[in-house]
Amino acid sequence: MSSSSSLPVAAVCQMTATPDKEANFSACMRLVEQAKEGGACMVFLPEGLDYIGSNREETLQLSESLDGDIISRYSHLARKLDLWLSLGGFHERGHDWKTDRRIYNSHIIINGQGELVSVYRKAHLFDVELTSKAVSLKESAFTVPGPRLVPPVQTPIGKVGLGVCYDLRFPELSAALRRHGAEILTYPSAFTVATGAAHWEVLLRARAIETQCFVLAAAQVGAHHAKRTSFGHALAVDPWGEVTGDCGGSDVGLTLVQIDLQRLRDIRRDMPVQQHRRDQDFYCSLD
Ligand SMILES: O=C(O)CNC(=O)[C@H](CS)NC(=O)CCC(=O)C(=O)O
Repeated sequence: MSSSSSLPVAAVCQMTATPDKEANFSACMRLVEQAKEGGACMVFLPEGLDYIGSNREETLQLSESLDGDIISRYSHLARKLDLWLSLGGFHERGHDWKTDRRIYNSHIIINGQGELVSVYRKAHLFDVELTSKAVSLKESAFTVPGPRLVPPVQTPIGKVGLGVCYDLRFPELSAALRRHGAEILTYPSAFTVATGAAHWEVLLRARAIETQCFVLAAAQVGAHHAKRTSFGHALAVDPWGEVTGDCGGSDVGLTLVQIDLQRLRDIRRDMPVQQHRRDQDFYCSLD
């Protein structure tokens, strides 16, 4: 008999947030309860789990601070179910949001006691205009870019490195998190349908292969409001680059994945990419 039954299980979720915060919270609560029933000890919810606003003003008005109602509800939920939560993209009000008219896109980790243990604010903002694909978003119009990376967090499934959505496209970030000890990389997302179809799986698998980390990417799926639809395919990838869970392109739901850190160590031992990496100066000096 294998020892797989004792491995920790993570739940990677997929949902369709709307501007209705209550409905979104209920949907997430159901997913978290379902994850608990499936044996998960950590649950990953996507970017925009609190809501996806239909315009800038609504997005600003619906935002909350970290000590507001929504985070407090998630903290109670985590404690009640003794589960860790990754809240992958919370619209966070800072002190001067009213004058600045910008908020943070924050990835929050809550532990099984309901304590907020880490906050990473999305560093790369999605200001992209793909006219031919009808994609036009300017995240910087209502979002302040985060100032720094945060150290990977020790959790029951391993050391979790934090990113958000578009950050996925910047391998410098995943390399830095790996250098700081990450075993699991997370990219909670709300990818557009066009860019998702073209790039999502390739990017997630590439980050997993390069860093030899598990990659867990919760996702938004379907229509949020009249102007916005997301690609879905919440994905789990192992450190060899294999897709081990996929929530598909249409339904709300979750995928349960076992996190086998011994497999990760074996992969890193057999192909020691990290030891072969040159120091950072090397990649800066061309002559
Ligand atoms: O705005 C909110 O409320 C939630 N945030 C988002 O949906 C963000 C910023 S607009 N979306 C992305 O980063 C998509 C990235 C993407 O699709 C790609 O890299 O191809």
